[in-house]
Amino acid sequence: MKNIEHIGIAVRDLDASCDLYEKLLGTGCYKKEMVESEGVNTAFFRTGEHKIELLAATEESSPIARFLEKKGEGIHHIAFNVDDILVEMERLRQEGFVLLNETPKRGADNKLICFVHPKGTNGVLVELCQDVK
Ligand SMILES: CC[C@@H](C(=O)O)C(=O)SCCNC(=O)CCNC(=O)[C@H](O)C(C)(C)COP(=O)(O)OP(=O)(O)OC[C@H]1O[C@@H](n2cnc3c(N)ncnc32)[C@H](O)[C@@H]1OP(=O)(O)O
Ligand SMILES: [Co+2]
Repeated sequence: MKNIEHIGIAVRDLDASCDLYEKLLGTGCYKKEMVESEGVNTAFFRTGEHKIELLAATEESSPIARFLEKKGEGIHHIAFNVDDILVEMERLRQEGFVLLNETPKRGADNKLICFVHPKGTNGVLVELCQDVK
């Protein structure tokens, strides 16, 4: 695994949180994208070499809706860049981690992604990200 790609933050109201993070970070959101497969609307900010991903649920069955219901707003996941997601997924499987998808899926901002179950990572949901070429 390489550097942190983004930190995902679960929010209830994407527009209100975009205004808030614009003021907080002193920079505007550079991209908004809906990812239907995850049931989320996202907004991205650059902070130095990293990104902040705000996530709001688009439907009740979205993982973000469930998270907001149980834990409220806050840090939802940490995403790491990887060179080869298939190699990294196999390495993690061999190490005994539980992957939440068998094959990489399409994420936001031109990435292939895979999630690692938080029960095996000290309660932190981890996302792997590979650039789509
Ligand atoms: C925009 C696309 C993409 C990108 O390109 O960046 C994204 O970031 S999408 C982000 C949203 N998608 C996902 O989160 C997909 C992966 N998540 C899941 O598969 C599920 O959310 C889950 C982690 C398996 C949990 O689902 P489920 O078991 O159905 O939910 P529960 O509410 O019952 O929770 C069980 C258990 O897990 C704890 N939990 C849930 N979410 C998190 C979390 N984000 N971080 C830490 N812990 C989490 C939850 O609290 C429950 O714990 P216990 O109550 O102790 O059992
Ligand atoms: Co993410």
